[in-house]
Amino acid sequence: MNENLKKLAAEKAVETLESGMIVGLGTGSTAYWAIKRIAERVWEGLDIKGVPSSERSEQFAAEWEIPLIGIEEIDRIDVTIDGADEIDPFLRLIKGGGGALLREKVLAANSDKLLIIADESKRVETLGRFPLPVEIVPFAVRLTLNRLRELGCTPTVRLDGDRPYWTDNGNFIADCQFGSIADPEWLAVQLNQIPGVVENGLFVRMASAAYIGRSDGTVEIIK
Ligand SMILES: O=C(CO)[C@H](O)[C@H](O)COP(=O)(O)O
Repeated sequence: MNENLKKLAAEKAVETLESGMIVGLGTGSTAYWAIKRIAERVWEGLDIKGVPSSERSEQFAAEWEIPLIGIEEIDRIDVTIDGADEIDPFLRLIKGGGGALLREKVLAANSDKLLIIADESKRVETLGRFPLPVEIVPFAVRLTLNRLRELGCTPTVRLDGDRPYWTDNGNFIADCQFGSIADPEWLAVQLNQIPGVVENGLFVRMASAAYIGRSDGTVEIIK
């Protein structure tokens, strides 16, 4: 059911792509549908170059023969299409459930447009029910978690089986349960001031639009 809604949203966002664009490829089960649709449009003649936000997305894109360009070869991305874990009414986001938040944020910050794709379950009034992913260096994890706790959350190091989950950048993820985040802008700044934190999953003032797949079969576009 939700897969259909994700697919609907993803395909609607992919309609906006035009030949000549450099396109950021997001990560996750919704971004998967976008990458698949981009591949179909490439087969139909769309001339774009993709920049993947994770090794996983790079594998899909390469397998489906989307032309890729290296991050060091570009100065700007035209559009990035990516999923989200939570979307509030001001288009502020929690991202990183798939562990790719650092590369996703680099892409988002260097994109003229960030189009978010999601099913309607991702919409919230207030961010924070989803544990906020924070990428941290593997050195001094205990001390970094202590600093995170001082900001009012319960942090847990994400596991992959019985070992810590490693990001594509060789770091760990602390999933930080805040409950409710009253001021995402303020929190994003505080988190990144902690030595040991590489980046946090709050995306504020980044999304240009959210494409929301709804159970009535429509896609709502929030700008
Ligand atoms: O931020 C992400 C990966 O780091 C994803 O976009 C986010 O977790 C949403 O994933 P999905 O579309 O599978 O629900």
